[in-house]
Amino acid sequence: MQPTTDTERPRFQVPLVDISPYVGDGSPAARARTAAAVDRACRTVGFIQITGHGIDPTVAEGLAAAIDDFFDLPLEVKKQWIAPPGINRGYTAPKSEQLSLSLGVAAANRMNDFFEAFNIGVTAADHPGLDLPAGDYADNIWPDGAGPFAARTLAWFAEAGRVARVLTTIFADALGLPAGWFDAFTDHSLDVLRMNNYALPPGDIELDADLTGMGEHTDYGIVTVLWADRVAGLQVLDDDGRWHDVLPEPGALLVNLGDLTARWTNEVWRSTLHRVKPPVVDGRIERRRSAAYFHDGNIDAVVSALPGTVPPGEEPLYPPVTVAEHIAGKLAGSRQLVRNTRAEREAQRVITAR
Ligand SMILES: O=C(O)CCC(=O)C(=O)O
Ligand SMILES: [Fe+2]
Repeated sequence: MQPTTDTERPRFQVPLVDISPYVGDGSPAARARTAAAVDRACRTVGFIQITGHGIDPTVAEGLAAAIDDFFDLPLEVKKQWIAPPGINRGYTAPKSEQLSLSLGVAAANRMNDFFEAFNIGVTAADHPGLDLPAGDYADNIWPDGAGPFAARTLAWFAEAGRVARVLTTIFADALGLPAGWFDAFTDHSLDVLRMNNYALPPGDIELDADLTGMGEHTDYGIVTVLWADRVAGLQVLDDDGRWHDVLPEPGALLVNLGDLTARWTNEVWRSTLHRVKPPVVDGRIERRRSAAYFHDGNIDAVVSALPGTVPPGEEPLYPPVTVAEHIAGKLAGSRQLVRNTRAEREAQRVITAR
């Protein structure tokens, strides 16, 4: 048999799925079509582009303006909003994190990632009736008090969170689970919005260096809703170990599954490896912005393989894990540069792709 050449391979594509039947009151047939399309995408690519999400374009424009206003500030000013170690909030300066350490593999170029970021999240005060750990559900850090940055990012946070919940409603149908199955795992979900800015001034670039905007990783939680500029950089790994550029269609949001969903489905659905490698043209990096809404589940939820996902006679690929343990190991890796030793399966995929 002849080896397959690149031209014979089906082109790598992130499927486009219209989720409007679940955002509005779609017919059972329309919902079933959406659920089937989501199931196909989750089994094969682990990334989806969604349309029909119902987010008003002005909310996305507000998010983009907030990102621009904040990251335009001088580095020394932004640094005052760095959170204490272990608190997943506030500012991250360029070259202070390594995402590949979240799955236990040091960056191939031995350099930290050059993205800068700002995180906000669900706080303990959002759930006054529950005694949630103050460190995980930490207060937000607002650079301008209750000013436009807070208003705009919180508006996006609410909408992205709504979309994440629509997605878990679809997931329950697509996986043949009872309606509302995810609710018990997500009613005080540990959600974080991470706004990323990829921009190094020309003087800061070593042209021949192997520059990494954000190292290869899988996302940690249930599902991520990603707003991104239509600028190259985001790359997704396929089954043959090749990286593919992914740009969202105009108006579409990217969605990708995290590790907890891969664990629940015993990898029937994928938590796909991705990274950000912006092209360097004439010594310049084209600026790229993104905002990832991580829907990570209740801190005290226990995640183990769903019935029917483990073939008879086989063991589940992963032991049960609490959201707390899983997320703590990942964040210690990426943010505190402590290699995560509990992600062997993911680490192996990274090493194979190198
Ligand atoms: O910038 C991007 O498009 C991806 C960001 C990402 O993967 C993340 O924040 O986990
Ligand atoms: Fe990611």
